[in-house]
Parts: sequence; C-alpha cells; structure tokens
Amino acid sequence: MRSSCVTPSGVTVTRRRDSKWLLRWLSQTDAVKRLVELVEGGDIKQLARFRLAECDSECSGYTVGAVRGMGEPRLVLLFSGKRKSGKDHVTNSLQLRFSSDTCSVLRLSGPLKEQFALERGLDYERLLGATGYKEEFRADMIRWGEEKRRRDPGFFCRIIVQRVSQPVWIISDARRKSDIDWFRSEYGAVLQTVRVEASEETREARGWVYTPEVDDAESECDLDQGVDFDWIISNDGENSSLEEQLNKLTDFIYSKLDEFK
Ligand SMILES: Nc1ncnc2c1ncn2[C@@H]1O[C@H](COP(=O)(O)OP(=O)(O)O)[C@@H](O)[C@H]1O
Ligand SMILES: C[C@@](O)(CCOP(=O)(O)OP(=O)(O)O)CC(=O)O
Repeated sequence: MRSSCVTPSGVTVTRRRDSKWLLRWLSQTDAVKRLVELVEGGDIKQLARFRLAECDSECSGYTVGAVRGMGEPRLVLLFSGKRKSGKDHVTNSLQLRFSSDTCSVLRLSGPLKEQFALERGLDYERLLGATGYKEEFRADMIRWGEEKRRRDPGFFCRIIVQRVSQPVWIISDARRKSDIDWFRSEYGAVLQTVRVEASEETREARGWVYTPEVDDAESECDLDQGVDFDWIISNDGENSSLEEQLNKLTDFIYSKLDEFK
C-alpha cells in the first residue's frame, strides 16, 4: 500500500514510520466502523492484515496497530537451551533492543505454568521466576505438560501465538522436536532457530544441580541432537561477548523488518 491515501469517502489513511496506520477520522466509533467498511469493501486490501488495536487520539486521528490473528509475523525466533543456559536472560536482553510494538517474548511454559498452578493451588508468579520454587515442581510440571502434549503436540504453541500484535516473535523455550515441527509447519518461511549454550560449570554457578527425571528427560534432552540450529549463542563468558552476538542477531532482525518497508 502507498504510505498515504484518501479513500473515496474522504478518510485519510497514513502509514506511519513505526508501521502503524493513522486514520484521520472524527470519532473512535466512526473510525472502527469505517475501517470495517474499508476492509470488507476491499477498498484498502492491505488493511485486511490489521485490526484496530488501542485507539489513541493523535491529530484527531486514530492509530491502527498490526495485530496477529489477521497479520502474520515477519520473523519468528525459536530459542532453546538447557536450564540455566540463560534463555530468559538472552531473550529479555534481545527484546530490550526493540520497541514493545516491534518485538514480543512468548513463553511456551507460560500457559503450562498458569494452568498447572491453578490445578494445584500454586503461586503462578513464583513459578515464573528463576528460584528454587519452580525447581521444586519442575518434574511434576514436565509430566503434566507431557500428558497435554501427548494428546496434542501443538497445545501450548497455539495458545501463545494468539493475539500477538508485534511483527517479531521471540519464543524463549522450545524443548522438543514437536515444538520445532509445529512452528516450522505454521511459520516455516519466517522461522529461525536459536540455541543458547552454556557449559555445565557456568550453569552450576547459576544454580543448576543435576536432577534425575529432569536433566535426563525429553524436556532437557530432546533437542541435544538432530537439529541444525540457525544461530548458536554462547552464553558463558563475558557480557561483552554476549552483546556482540546479540548485535549480529539484532542486525538480522532489522534486515528482516526492512524487507517489509
Ligand atoms: N549472560 C548473563 N549474565 C548475567 N547473568 C546471567 C547471564 N545469563 C544468565 N544469567 C543468570 O543466570 C540465571 C539463569 O538464567 P535464565 O535466563 O533464567 O536461564 P534459563 O531460562 O535458561 O533457565 C538467571 O539468574 C540469570 O539472570
Ligand atoms: C514444565 C516446563 O515447562 C518448565 C519450564 O520452565 P522454564 O521455561 O521457566 O525453565 P528454564 O527457563 O529452562 O529454567 C518444562 C517443560 O518440559 O515443558
């Protein structure tokens, strides 16, 4: 679509530099109504890939955010790594390099922990943290999640991709080949796999203690072999080395975003 156009009925639609759309219209209700008409009428076909998100008043117009569900991600980075390798640290650091409109971190373990906490009367927030609380319940959570995945391998994958509005998705915690297979089948054209690695010494220094039924289970080992990762991040040494590796990944992300400008 051109960066700006006026529809036959006089609505100016402008694509802003941050890829949002500015609708110059008089009221939010009218803007929504008009947007639906435009999309349904095929007036501005490209707008069909977007839906109205939060409307904020700006120059008496309204912004329209790109929203997944109707839009597709431009890049999906699927991270994996053993526990305490630094998946959360690395994915959070990467996200901080982008605006919250651009990049979202999605966790497969999120809905798993939420539902598990509900069923067992546990503290969901504490399960999200990197403390001993999560470790106390990890083996049980693994078993619980495996049961769900056995019946439906895409169960958690489908939940986390709902209603994501950003064009860049960072999935922080693929653990099984079935996770990679699911994302490959849904988003193969824009998928990049990223492995975070750290030595056992480093992981121990971060609190890792070998635990049978966890560290020898599929959850930790399924991706040890048989996957040709697109990116490998070594998260052992100096933070400057991590920064350098993240710089390369960041450049790659921007290059993918640029392709759509
Ligand atoms: N490069 C790093 N620099 C400093 N602390 C790190 C680094 N990588 C990981 N950590 C810390 O190590 C711990 C485990 O990392 P985390 O990202 O939670 O690992 P994972 O998600 O793979 O289990 C966390 O306390 C985290 O802050
Ligand atoms: C039951 C789990 O989802 C728990 C995962 O919790 P986190 O993703 O918080 O774990 P680490 O970051 O590796 O420490 C594992 C699974 O098998 O699905």
